[in-house]
Amino acid sequence: MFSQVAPQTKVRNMTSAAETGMTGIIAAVFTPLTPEGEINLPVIEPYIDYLSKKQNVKSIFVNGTTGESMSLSVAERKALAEEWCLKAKGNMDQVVVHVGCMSLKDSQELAEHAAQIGADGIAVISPSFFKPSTADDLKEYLRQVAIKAPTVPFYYYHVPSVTGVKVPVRDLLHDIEKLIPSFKGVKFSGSDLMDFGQCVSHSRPHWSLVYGVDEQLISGLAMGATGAVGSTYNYIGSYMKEMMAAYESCDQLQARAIQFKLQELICFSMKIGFDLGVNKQLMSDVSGLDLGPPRLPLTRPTPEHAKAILQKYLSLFGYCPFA
Ligand SMILES: CC(=O)N[C@@H]([C@@H](O)[C@H](O)[C@H](O)CO)[C@@H](O)CC(=O)C(=O)O
Repeated sequence: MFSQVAPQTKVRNMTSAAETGMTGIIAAVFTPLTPEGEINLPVIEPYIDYLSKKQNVKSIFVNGTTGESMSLSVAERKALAEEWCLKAKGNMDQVVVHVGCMSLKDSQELAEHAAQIGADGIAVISPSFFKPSTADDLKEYLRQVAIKAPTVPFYYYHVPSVTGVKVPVRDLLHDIEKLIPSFKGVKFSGSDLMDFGQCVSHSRPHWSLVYGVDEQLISGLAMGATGAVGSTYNYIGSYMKEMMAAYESCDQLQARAIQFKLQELICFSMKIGFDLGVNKQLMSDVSGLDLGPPRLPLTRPTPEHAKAILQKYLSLFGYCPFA
């Protein structure tokens, strides 16, 4: 079935695979909002400064799930993408802009716009109100978005827990470069490690296969991830960089120790309630940046709830100058 795509025989190396693509630790950034719920562009410059200087994170994924893209208008997404790209210049290695929408037309408009503003890549999620039922339908949708930005590296963004789209990603990869010449990989935010492994196994050396379930990144690395994109790298990016370095140097014990700490934070948070509002508040509390509330229908956690999670974070990851 995959006659044109030779399975990878060599172990993929996180630092050399797809050198100009998505590698290493990439923060899926939150969207700063004012207390009134409007996008808050002036926070973006200090946000980039924080990621780069305090978290040692040099790549960002903009307007994704963490960035509340589906709750934003096309005009807001354009303004945000522009500001992130502008302020990241010289400070970040890669800015990948998510342009997926429920409507093909909106996705195309955002893809065109991302190309105009110099994004390093675009990613597209599957529409999820009306869902594609076959890999071919999804591929055709992706193709029609990608052709609007033909020179920009294109990534499929798989997040089945949110979209409910269960098309195996491996099926999507078959002959994909014939349809989408700009195709450069997958942002895989699912927990089906067999599907992820099969994507890696049938990928090309110049593709990026980034894993997006932060609490089990180590398993994604074992399958051959070239990097990781996630929300928690906003506030534990430097630790997860250490984790990846430990993994690369075959120090499994150290890599696992760091992974387990993140699992503990997520487990604790899930028990008392963990959603985008809680996650965003934790980032505000850890970084000292005022990211504001999430957009309705999501809401802020209560102060007690936020404090309990911050305290758990501090007990696991230590000193935080703003707590
Ligand atoms: C479903 C979801 O939001 N997954 C997050 C994870 O980073 C997730 O927040 C983390 O693993 C904690 O569960 C990312 O994969 C999403 C992401 O990269 C994005 O914001 O686009």
